[in-house]
Amino acid sequence: MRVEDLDIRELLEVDAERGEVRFAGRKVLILDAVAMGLLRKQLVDTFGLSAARAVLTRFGFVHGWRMAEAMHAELTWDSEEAWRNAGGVIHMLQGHLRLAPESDPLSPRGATLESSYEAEQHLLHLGQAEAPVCWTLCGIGSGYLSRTLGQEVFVLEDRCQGQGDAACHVRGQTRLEWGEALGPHLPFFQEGGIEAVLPALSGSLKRTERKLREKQRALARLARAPGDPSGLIARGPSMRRVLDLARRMAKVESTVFLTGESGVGKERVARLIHEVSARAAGPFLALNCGAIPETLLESELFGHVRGAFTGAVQDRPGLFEAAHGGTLFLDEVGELPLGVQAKLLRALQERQVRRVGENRTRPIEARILAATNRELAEEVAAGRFRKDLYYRLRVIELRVPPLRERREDILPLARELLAEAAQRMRRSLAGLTAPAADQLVRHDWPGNVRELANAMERAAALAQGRRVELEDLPEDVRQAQAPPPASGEGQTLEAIEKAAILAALERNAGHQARTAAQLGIGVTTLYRKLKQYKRRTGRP
Ligand SMILES: Nc1ncnc2c1ncn2[C@@H]1O[C@H](COP(=O)(O)OP(=O)(O)OP(=O)(O)O)[C@@H](O)[C@H]1O
Repeated sequence: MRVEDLDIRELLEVDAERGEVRFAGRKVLILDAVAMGLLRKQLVDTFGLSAARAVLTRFGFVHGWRMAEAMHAELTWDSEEAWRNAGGVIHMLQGHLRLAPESDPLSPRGATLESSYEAEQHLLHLGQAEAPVCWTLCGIGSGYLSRTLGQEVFVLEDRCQGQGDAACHVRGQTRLEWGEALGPHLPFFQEGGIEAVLPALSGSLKRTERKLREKQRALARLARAPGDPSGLIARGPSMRRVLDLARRMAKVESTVFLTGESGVGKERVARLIHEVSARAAGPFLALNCGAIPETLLESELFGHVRGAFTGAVQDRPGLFEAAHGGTLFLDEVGELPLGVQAKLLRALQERQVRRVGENRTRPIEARILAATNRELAEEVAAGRFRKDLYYRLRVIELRVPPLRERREDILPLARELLAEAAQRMRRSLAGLTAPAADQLVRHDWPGNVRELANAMERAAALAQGRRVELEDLPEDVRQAQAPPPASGEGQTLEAIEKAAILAALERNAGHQARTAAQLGIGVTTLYRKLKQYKRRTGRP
């Protein structure tokens, strides 16, 4: 048999009685081209372009391979070459494509496809693509040629009607012949390619998208306001020190414990540590320990095996495992119930976890960062937090100061947050009026940067002119009184220190540990100083 002798009427059998159609002796289906195009669209919409490409390439490969076998079993060929060349013709006969004369994918000139059902359907359902889309056809060609040549052949497309080219063009070569150019395409062909491609691609896509968003924000910030390259605003020395320490901590692998009031930016600092660390390419996973019901917490952190509890229908890794190669950020760690605290301590000490319902342990390859906005020392004293875990966590502690302790950051942050809010609302605002700016600095911001962000969002919505006025600020911000002067003319240094300590003590409702931490001095120093004042005046 020669290729020219192929006749579709001899290859195609329709057995109306049995409701069967056969092509070269194999049972086949005749499917509507538009319905196939819709299937493709569903795949793309549900799983994304990469996963759809992997599915369709493998599907095509199997089809091409089986067709080559059928052609070999059914017909006697003059030569191996004739059997091989028949591939293009039968796929033309099946309606997949129209090959230009003299086209041979294995030749250096490759094969030109004057029409491709696949490119046509892609254009119809998904519009013009940015890269070649004849995924099934490449799979078919690769399957057919691999079977006939007895070695792996990869057909790749470099021009495609689906991306606006006049014709599609493909070439088939072995792995060795393609060399490095095959690398990006290989996962779409490989066995298990879908499973391999899906998690890897969607994971890295998510990471890239997040990084891109953050970079865009950081760039916008840099263009507008003097800040840190991380996009975190740190005008004053205390926050600059925090960022400097965070960068240094990024270089080591130890657990870092971030403390500070709610909304001060602990999670942002944790992200910074991850992003400047050697783990930056890995995932950053965050869990708010206070937001997950106790029953689910253990499985969320450590994973579970099928049947471990009702609803555990399949094995599932926990966040410790999922953060492999990256960072796991445990926010509100003070909210963890005691039972989970014990397991967390074991995980941190032994660097391994045990999934719920499983006996064997698995190593942890994630860096752990934890945060709390509670006074954990008090929780320990009250027996609600394990002392050993507390000590284990606070080996490296980083305290993010509240906004009222770094008033220099208030205005740069406010301007930035206002600009972001205005951009979201598509409003053009030039900034703050002087009275509004003064009032922002007066307020104590108990909700910290988050509260400031909300106030700026509200102001961006309310502002009638180009600048935010005093009346655009929330009531409690407008009511704020000027803070007591930190220094007074003619006062001694000791008097200024005393005033600052007593003011801080009052702000913290007499809580000495918190006051000492805020002032950056030890609790013993604070006791000593308070005792001195008492001795001298008879009252604190
Ligand atoms: N220095 C900063 N520069 C710019 N934005 C900041 C800064 N600090 C915090 N933010 C913003 O303030 C908000 C609160 O920050 P974040 O969630 O990191 O605080 P947190 O201390 O982790 O809060 P919580 O304890 O409630 O979890 C976020 O929107 C964050 O982007």
